[in-house]
Amino acid sequence: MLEVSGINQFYGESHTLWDLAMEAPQGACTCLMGRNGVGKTTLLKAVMGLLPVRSGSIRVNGADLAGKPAEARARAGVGYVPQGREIFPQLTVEENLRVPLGVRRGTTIPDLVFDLFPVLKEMRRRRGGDLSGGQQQQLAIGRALVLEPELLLLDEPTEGIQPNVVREIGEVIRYLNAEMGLTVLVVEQKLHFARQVGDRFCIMDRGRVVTDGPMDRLDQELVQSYLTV
Ligand SMILES: Nc1ncnc2c1ncn2[C@@H]1O[C@H](COP(=O)(O)OP(=O)(O)OP(=O)(O)O)[C@@H](O)[C@H]1O
Repeated sequence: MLEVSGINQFYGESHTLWDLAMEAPQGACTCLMGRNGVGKTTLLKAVMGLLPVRSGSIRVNGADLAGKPAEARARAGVGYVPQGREIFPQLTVEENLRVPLGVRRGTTIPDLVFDLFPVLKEMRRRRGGDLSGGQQQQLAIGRALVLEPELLLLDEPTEGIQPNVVREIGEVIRYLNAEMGLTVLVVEQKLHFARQVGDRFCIMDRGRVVTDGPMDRLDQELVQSYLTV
């Protein structure tokens, strides 16, 4: 589904992703893990087309999207939930959800969004900025689902969220993956959550993917080498 190879990315002179290769196989939920600053967010933004890469290919369903704008990637079936949610605080919940429709000249928000997050229906006329952190995260996920993506990228969806909402978000990710067939790539620092939602892991260190595999092979040695501080 997603195949990234030979990605090199720079912030100015600072070389951040180094010949990076990884994949998120069709139908799997892959957890992208690694310590702070290893380049996880940079990789997700590069896949979504929000940051330019100097070289390499980013294939989704076989089509190379490197060099294509973010809108083209959204149309190709890639949805993105950014770190920190990035909802528009002055817009209502419904207006936030309508933002992606412009990309495809669509007119309706799919029922799935309100079925998964009934709170968004109740609060559709409230301003995004008035929602709690957990509700904003649900809105950010809902917004990413409006264009009915095949590949969903989520950047630390549980960061700063209270435990009961974390559980709900975990259930939604499992549902989207297992029942709806979405391929998922989720950046996650919490080991327990990663084990709950992921069937594969992919670990980054200093701008490269160093190891990956089925979640049950994420053992203590790997955790100590690459994840604990
Ligand atoms: N806009 C930027 N300009 C310059 N350097 C940046 C920029 N954004 C990130 N970096 C640097 O690039 C490296 C990778 O950052 P990135 O945010 O991708 O890491 P991360 O693994 O997602 O970290 P975290 O877990 O803390 O979110 C870090 O050294 C960071 O300081």
